[in-house]
Amino acid sequence: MSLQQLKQQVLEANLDLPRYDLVTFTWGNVSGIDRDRGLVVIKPSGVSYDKMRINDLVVLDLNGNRVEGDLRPSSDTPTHLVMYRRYPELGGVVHTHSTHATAWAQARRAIPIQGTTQADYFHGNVPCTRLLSESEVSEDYEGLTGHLIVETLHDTPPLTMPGILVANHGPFSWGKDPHDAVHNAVVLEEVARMSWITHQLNPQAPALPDYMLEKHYQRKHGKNAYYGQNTK
Ligand SMILES: O=C(CO)[C@@H](O)[C@@H](O)COP(=O)(O)O
Repeated sequence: MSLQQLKQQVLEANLDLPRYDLVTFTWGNVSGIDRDRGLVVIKPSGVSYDKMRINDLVVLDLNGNRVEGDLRPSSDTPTHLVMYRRYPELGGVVHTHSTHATAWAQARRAIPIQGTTQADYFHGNVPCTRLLSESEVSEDYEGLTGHLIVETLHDTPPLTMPGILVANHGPFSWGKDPHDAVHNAVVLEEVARMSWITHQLNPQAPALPDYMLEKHYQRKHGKNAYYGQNTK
């Protein structure tokens, strides 16, 4: 894929954020990576989606050096870069402040695995990070947010848990490319909303048993997956 094609993908993926009602104003960002060239394409900071054009996107190397683009990159760029450096299997990263996922993040609660909708995408509870300390925030807030995500995922393969809640901040999601990452952000918001309603109906609602989690997760993502046509 050419860099221009990746830019087009990243633009479309950013424009999908308001389309799927995941953002208010400019409160979200999508990036994508060209692994062969070692280049990341990300949205510019604070530019409204309806005015965003392909040439507004910023291209950086994995150390954050700007390679193309005149605008300042998303303020969350260092978080995206930590994710790409740590996990070679990622092709796209998304951050939003979507309402229900952010509410769980503000409650500092993992989204419990209670239904098959979540099990189709997330191999268990969607974790919530700890809160960064005052010194961490003053040192390198966005970079350390990335390390916090890595710390919280621990040894979980990221594509088996394609999203997380950053405490008191909001959700980050990822995927094999920018569109896949947005797809996972939409699902994360939806399961956050479902879990919130479930909790209203029954605060003691039980967890989905392991055999159901495995059945649903593996039939979509396992070695012998048979759901759909092998596309999301
Ligand atoms: O949380 C924040 C700002 O506090 C950001 O994630 C959000 O506003 C998006 O910022 P960018 O426009 O990507 O710089």
